[in-house]
Amino acid sequence: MINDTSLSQEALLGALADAGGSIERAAKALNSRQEQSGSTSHNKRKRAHDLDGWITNEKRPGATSPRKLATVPESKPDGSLISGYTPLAPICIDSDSDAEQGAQGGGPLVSSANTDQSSVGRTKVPLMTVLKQAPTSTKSAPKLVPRTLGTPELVAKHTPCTLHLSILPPELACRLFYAMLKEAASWTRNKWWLFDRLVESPHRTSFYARNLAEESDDDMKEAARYWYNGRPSPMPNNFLPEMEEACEIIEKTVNEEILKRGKLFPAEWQTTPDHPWKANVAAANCYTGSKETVGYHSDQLTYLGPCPTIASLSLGTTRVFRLREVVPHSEKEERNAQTFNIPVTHNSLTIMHASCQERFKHTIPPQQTIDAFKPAFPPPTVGELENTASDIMPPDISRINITFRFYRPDFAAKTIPKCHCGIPTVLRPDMKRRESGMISEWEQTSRMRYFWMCYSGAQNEGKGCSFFQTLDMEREGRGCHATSVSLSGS
Ligand SMILES: O=C(O)CCC(=O)C(=O)O
Ligand SMILES: [Fe+2]
Repeated sequence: MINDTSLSQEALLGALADAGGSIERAAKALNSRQEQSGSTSHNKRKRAHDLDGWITNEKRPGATSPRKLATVPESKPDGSLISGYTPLAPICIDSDSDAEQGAQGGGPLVSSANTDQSSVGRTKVPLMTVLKQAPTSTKSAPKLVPRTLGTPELVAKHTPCTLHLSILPPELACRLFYAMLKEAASWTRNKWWLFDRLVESPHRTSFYARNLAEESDDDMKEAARYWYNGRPSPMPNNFLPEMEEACEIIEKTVNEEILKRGKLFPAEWQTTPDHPWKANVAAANCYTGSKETVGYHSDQLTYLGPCPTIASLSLGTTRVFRLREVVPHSEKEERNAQTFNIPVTHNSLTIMHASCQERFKHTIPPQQTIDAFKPAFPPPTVGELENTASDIMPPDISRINITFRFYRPDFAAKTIPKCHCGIPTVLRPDMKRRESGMISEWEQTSRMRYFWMCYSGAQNEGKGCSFFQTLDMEREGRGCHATSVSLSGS
């Protein structure tokens, strides 16, 4: 395995990208760079060993069997990550799309399609080790104390988000809360493979599509099947009437906020008053009590495309929505990541604007305590909230979250590359190696690289493949002005 972390993700991912995904070419380039750099023979031997470990089937120390089902804690209350944890959040929810995919130096061992057989016996590659989403920075510069952003002004000043309090009419907010709580009785806890363990998300979740029956083709249904970690899920539900009502109000605010931003990123969907942002899917989460959580992640970009805008509605008890920037490698010695805590109250909307998924990770951390939520309106009709639902998820200590999202027509399911495992790949930003220095944040994000990668490892007993391809918007015919894209899909 890679012992020398100075060579790890940044160099390896870069070399792999430069080598067009060929592991052998990347390895050769790294080795020869190392030789030219005149390092000591000790270091050379060590690097050679590290690299060798990277491209050979080395058993990870500490791997256990048999496979276990585990519910994992995702972050400590102070905001630091628990090392070794790999939360996968929805949609992206992923990453592992959402996810902080595991501890340093670990990952599913995967077959290498490009393996040069002269590299004797090098038939397996712990590729996810180096291609996993980069973990949040933890070292070097002094740690910063988490900062609470208690007002919309502070949120807008310090993060790529905006916070909108009392977004819905109070009666609708309560009605939607009760309707979703009732639904949540049938939501499930997602599961994925973390190395050799099957882990379970510590909250309930489900996926909804808007006007499902009206979709002219099956593309949205297909995309919706893979909304979570590249794992085929049951068919999504249609938006409830209450969700539709709320969504129409939320869309108005989202569009106003996007237009206020001014210059959009080149690869993001070019929203205009004539072609507004329109949610076509929603992921819903339910957290009961203070210990149900979602771990640090950024949302999976596969169907959202680069720099998405995501509108996240909070209903019920107040929880903390925590954001932390992923500091680029090139800056990690100068500064550490700042953690921001945003209390998200009942009926508040957090809009994660373009670049949030590329530059920050977010989490709902566990809390010591939570406030009891006292709804201003009772359930609409007697018996509306069936006993089972209120038993499992008491309304006073539950939080419902709905993230309204726009699946882009130019990232439709039929256009997503499939990996060697035959399942849709996941689109990941190169968060840690984004350019920095004298260029503006806008330029940093605009120059960001993205990769299509195998994601079956998280769902296929830890086995994935080495598929790796750089996103090339032009060559792949993506972008809202691409001729193949129908704007009516927006
Ligand atoms: O519950 C929340 O506010 C966050 C949910 C989330 O991150 C997601 O659905 O991707
Ligand atoms: Fe998320």
